[in-house]
Amino acid sequence: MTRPLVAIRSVCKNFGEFQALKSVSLDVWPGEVMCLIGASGSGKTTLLRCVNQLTAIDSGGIWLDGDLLGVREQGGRLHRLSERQIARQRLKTGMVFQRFNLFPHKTALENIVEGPAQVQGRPLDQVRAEAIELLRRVGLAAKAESYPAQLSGGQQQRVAIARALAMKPMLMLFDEPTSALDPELVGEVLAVMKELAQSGMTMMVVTHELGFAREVADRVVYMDQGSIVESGQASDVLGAPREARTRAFLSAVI
Ligand SMILES: Nc1ncnc2c1ncn2[C@@H]1O[C@H](COP(=O)(O)OP(=O)(O)OP(=O)(O)O)[C@@H](O)[C@H]1O
Repeated sequence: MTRPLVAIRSVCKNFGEFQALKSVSLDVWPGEVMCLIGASGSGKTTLLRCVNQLTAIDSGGIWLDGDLLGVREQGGRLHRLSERQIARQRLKTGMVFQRFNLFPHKTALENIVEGPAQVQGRPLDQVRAEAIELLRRVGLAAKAESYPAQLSGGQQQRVAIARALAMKPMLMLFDEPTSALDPELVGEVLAVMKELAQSGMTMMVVTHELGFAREVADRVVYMDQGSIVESGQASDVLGAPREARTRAFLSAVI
């Protein structure tokens, strides 16, 4: 039997007195596309950041591809990976943020080549060829030599997706990748994400784009106040939610 690619068990995260995650448990299966929805402040971003260890959990456990990322041991001592181990684990995930954060002084191609060449130390001619193919895949073959300032927000976000894919991650994390875009540019980014989903990539997507969730997600997870309230097929959670809190959220946003 296959095992989950990501196993999240009873994860808690506090910021001071504030409980951002309250014993969250979740499995993400290989090839699964999971959309996380919920009001602002419900903990969606924090959960993604815990999965790629930008944020350290306070208790519970997260396993990525069977490897433990962090867990509260019996005696109450938190097992932590070394910085080196964290860096190695983080290479298994690609993350795309709301803001594209491209290197402004590098071309689209150079932005994509940077990670595989500098961090992974792979041969330049090989990573350049892969980067050109990735630019083609995100519809930007003609923009290889353009600088971020010469690209629209949607194009920059597509470069950011290609840049994350260049590291050959086994899991892609998207944190509201279209929310900083002008409305007319949202569709082109969602189309790239949809193609990626159909290619079999495992994805966790924090999004307010319920149409995307309905069409692409294998599972929709609704979070509220640091907890998972409801999780299931998109048609169930979005179409016929069981929980009153989910219904209230959906009726407010649709
Ligand atoms: N570094 C931090 N320090 C203090 N509080 C934080 C920190 N990061 C997040 N929080 C708080 O934790 C709560 C959950 O934040 P989180 O960003 O995970 O929510 P979210 O569901 O992703 O919301 P949004 O849709 O607005 O991004 C929020 O109330 C936020 O203010």
